[in-house]
Amino acid sequence: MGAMKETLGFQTEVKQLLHLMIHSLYSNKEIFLRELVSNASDACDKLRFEAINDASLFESDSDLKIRVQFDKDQRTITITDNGIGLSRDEAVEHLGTIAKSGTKEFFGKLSGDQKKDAELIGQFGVGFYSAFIVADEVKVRSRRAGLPIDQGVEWTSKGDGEFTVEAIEKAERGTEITLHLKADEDELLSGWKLKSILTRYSDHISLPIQMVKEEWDEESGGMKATGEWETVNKANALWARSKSEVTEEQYNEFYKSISFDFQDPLAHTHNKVEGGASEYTSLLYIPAKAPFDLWDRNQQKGIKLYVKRVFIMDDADQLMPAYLRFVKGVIDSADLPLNVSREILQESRDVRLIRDGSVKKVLGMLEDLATNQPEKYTTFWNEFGQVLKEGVGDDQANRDRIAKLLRFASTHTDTADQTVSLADYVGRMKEGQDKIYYVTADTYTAAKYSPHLEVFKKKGVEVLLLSDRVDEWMLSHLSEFDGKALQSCAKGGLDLGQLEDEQEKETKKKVEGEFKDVLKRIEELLKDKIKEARVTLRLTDSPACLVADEQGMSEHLKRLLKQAGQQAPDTKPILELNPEHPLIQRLKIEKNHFDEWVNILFDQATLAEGGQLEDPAGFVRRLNMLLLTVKA
Ligand SMILES: Nc1ncnc2c1ncn2[C@@H]1O[C@H](COP(=O)(O)OP(=O)(O)OP(=O)(O)O)[C@@H](O)[C@H]1O
Repeated sequence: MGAMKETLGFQTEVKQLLHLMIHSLYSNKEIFLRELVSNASDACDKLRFEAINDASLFESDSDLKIRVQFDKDQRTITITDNGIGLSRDEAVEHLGTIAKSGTKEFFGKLSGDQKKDAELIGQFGVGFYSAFIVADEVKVRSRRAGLPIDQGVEWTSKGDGEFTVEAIEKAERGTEITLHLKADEDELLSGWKLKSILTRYSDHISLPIQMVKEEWDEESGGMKATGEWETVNKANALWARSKSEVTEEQYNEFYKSISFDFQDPLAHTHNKVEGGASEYTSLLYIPAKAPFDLWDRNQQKGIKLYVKRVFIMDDADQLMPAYLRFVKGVIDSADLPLNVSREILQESRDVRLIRDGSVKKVLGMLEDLATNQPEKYTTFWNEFGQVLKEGVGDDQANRDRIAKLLRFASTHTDTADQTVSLADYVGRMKEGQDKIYYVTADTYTAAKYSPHLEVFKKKGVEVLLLSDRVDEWMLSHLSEFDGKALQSCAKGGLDLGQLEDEQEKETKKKVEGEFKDVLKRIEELLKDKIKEARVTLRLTDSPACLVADEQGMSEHLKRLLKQAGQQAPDTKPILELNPEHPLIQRLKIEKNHFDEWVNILFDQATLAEGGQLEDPAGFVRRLNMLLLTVKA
C-alpha cells in the first residue's frame, strides 16, 4: 500500500448517470442530502450488524450517529457518520462503478425525455452520485471499522469522469463526505435550510442526525453557532411509532426513502402484531407505478428486514411471495435471532408466520382500495394486475381472495380496459346460465373478434376477453368462482346448458345427419391435422373454427408454450363447421375442388385463431386457384 495519490476513471455507466442526473434531477436537487444521510444510516446499520459477531468493531465508540455541518466561508457541507466506513478498495469499487443488477436494462430504457428519464433514475436509485447535482467537488474521507488508523482513504472527484484516491490517517472510523458547492447553491449554506430539508426527507431515520445548535445573535443580527450539538430528527424508527403519531406526509416520505420512487405510494398498511405466536411490526406500501424490472420474478427488492430495530437485510424475499414482489416496506421481528441468515430465513417457522400474516395484510389493503377507492384500484390493476394474477397459481390458500381482486376486459364493457370483476360478471349472468365464459387470445382485438364468440353475441351472453400472457396459466389454476365453473369458449362441445333451447337442439340433430358424409370425408382428408370434424351452432358469421377438446390444450396455450421454448402436447384440435354458412353448404355439392375448399377452411380457421399456417404458400396457391374459378 503506497501513500501515493492515484487517479482513476469512472466506469462508463457512472459518467452517463452523472451527466443525466445533473441535468434531469436539478429541480429535485435537495434529495442529495436525503441520499447521503441514508447512506450514512445504512453504514451505521451495517456496522451494528457486523458487530453482533465482533464487538471490537465499535472500537471505543458505540454511540452511532450522523452529523451535518456547513461552512459558509469554504462554501462546503459535510456529512459525517461513525458507521462501517470504506477501505481503499471499497472506495474505488463502490464510488467508481455501479454494481446494481438491472443496470443494463436501466440504460436501455432511457429515452432522452428529461421528465421520463428523471422518473427512471429515481426508480433506479440515485445514491451517492447525487452529490454532484449541487457540488463541483466531492471529497470522501473514510476508514473502515477494524482497520488501523493509517489505512484511511481520501477519495476526491469533480464529477467529470475521474476520481483520485490516496491513503490517509484517520483517527475516527466511518465516513466524512464534504461537498464543495457550485457557485449558485448558496442558499444551502444555512442551518435553517438544511434542517428543513432533513426534517422533510430524513425525519424517519432511526439514528440521531445532529447539527450545531444556532442562536439568534443581536449583535450581528443573524444566527450564530453555539458549539453545542442538537439532534434535529425524532431519531426513532418510524414504523415503531404508533399510527396516530405519524402523519400521511411522513408515511409518504418514508416510502420514498426506501423505494427509489419519487411519487407518493397508492396505499400503506401499518400493523403491530402482538400476543400471538409471533411478534412483529410491519409497514407495507403499494407503489403507484411499476418498476422497470417488474417482470423479472427474481427481482425482489421490496422488503427490508429488521430484528428489534437492527437492520438485517434488504430484499428479504422470504417475507413476501413472488406475486407480491411490488410491495415495499419494512418488517421488524421481535422473535428472530440477530444473526439470522438467508438460509435460516428459508426454514424458519417465525418467517412463515410473518409472511402469511403480511400477505393477508396486503390483500386486505387491496380489497380496501377496490371497495373504497376504485380509481386507485384501477391504477393499481393497470400497473400490477398481471403480477397479482400469478398469485392464483402460486398461493392456493388465498386463491379465493385473489380471484375477487381480478379484473378483466369483457364483451359487456366493450373496451380493452380491464375493469370487470368475476363478481360483476356473476351478477349479470343470464337466467339459466351456469358458467363463466371466457376466450383467450394474443391480443384484446383478436379475443374480441374471435369466431368462438359469435353464438354468445347472438344470445347476449357476456364473455371475458383475456389476452395477457399469464392468463392461460392462471386459468389452469382457477376452475371456478362462486360455485360457477369457468369455461373456455374454445374448448369442448359447446355446452350452453339451459341457454340452448329445444329447437336448437333439434336443428343440430338434423344437420348432423345431413352432413354425415361431408364430415367423414373431411376427417379422412385432414386426419393428420384434426381430431374430429363436426357441425356447430356456435358460429353465426364464420364458416369454421378450431376448438380444443375438453381435456385438450387450447391452440393459444400451445403457442405460448412453444414460444417459451417448452414442449406442447401434440393434441389435435377439432374442426367445427357452421352448417348455415354458404361455403359449408357448398361442400355438400362440391365435386371438383372439395379438397381445396376443405384445406382453405381449415387454414382460415387457424388464422382466425391467431395461429400460423404450416404451409402459407400452399394456402395462397389454393386460394388463387379457387378465385380463378369465379367468373368475371
Ligand atoms: N457513508 C458511507 N459509508 C460507507 N459506505 C458508503 C457510504 N456511502 C456510500 N457507501 C458505499 O457506496 C456504495 C454506493 O452508494 P450509492 O448510494 O451510490 O448506492 P447504494 O447505497 O448501494 O444504493 P442507493 O443509494 O441507490 O440505495 C454503497 O453501497 C456503500 O457500499
